[in-house]
Amino acid sequence: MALNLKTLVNHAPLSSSRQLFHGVSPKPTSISFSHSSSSLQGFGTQIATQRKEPLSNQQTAAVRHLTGSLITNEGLRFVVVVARFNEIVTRPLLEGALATFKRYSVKEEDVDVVWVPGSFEIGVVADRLGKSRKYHAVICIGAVIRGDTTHYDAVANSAASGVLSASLSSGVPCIFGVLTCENMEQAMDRAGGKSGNKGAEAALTAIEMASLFEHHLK
Ligand SMILES: Nc1c(NC[C@H](O)[C@H](O)[C@H](O)CO)[nH]c(=O)[nH]c1=O
Ligand SMILES: CC(=O)[C@@H](O)COP(=O)(O)O
Repeated sequence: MALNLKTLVNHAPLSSSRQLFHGVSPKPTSISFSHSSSSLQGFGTQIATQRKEPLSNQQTAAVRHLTGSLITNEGLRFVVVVARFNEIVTRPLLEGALATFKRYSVKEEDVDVVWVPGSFEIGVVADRLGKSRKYHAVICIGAVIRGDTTHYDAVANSAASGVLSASLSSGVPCIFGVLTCENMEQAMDRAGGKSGNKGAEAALTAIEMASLFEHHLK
């Protein structure tokens, strides 16, 4: 089975060390991949390429690799939606996120915080904030901790689907920083304890995604 994959091929001769290529081929080159079913899992596909456009001998084909930057975040704006439920957990998560923004030179005036009652309410607020076009990424912070009933499953699943839906609906990256834990110990471990701070991790993801969208996907 041959897969047809359209990709932009950079024709400028580039040093092999560079991962980011500026400028793109004026003409996308169609590359056909052929692979055996046994190689579906890995990247070890046998690739046979038929290029539609012959490359001049001064040009070098190179696949572009696009990634967001953690340091070129000038002017990027962020909003944190944080649930008040289990605030003993969500507040250190929020503090971890804010500390990360500061560490990566995101200005305080470029970060807003919106409090909601619980994780179930995060999705609708994230969607509204994304659609406001005021922010380059929305960080969603909550802590859903299992109790005696199945309510946990409803809240946890709703929070996750709500954040994903907000991303897809608004087109603005909404980062899932909602803990879903069996008990309080697990939650505290992830809010600055032995397992790190998931709020800080969510902020890093937000910076990278905001940069990727702003600098490469517009
Ligand atoms: N049990 C947890 C909740 N429950 C509240 C819901 O999020 C929601 O606010 C309520 O159902 C009204 O719509 N929220 C959490 O964030 N964490 C929990 O453990
Ligand atoms: C995640 C929840 O909603 C949970 O904390 C509620 O506790 P319970 O299931 O005992 O009502």
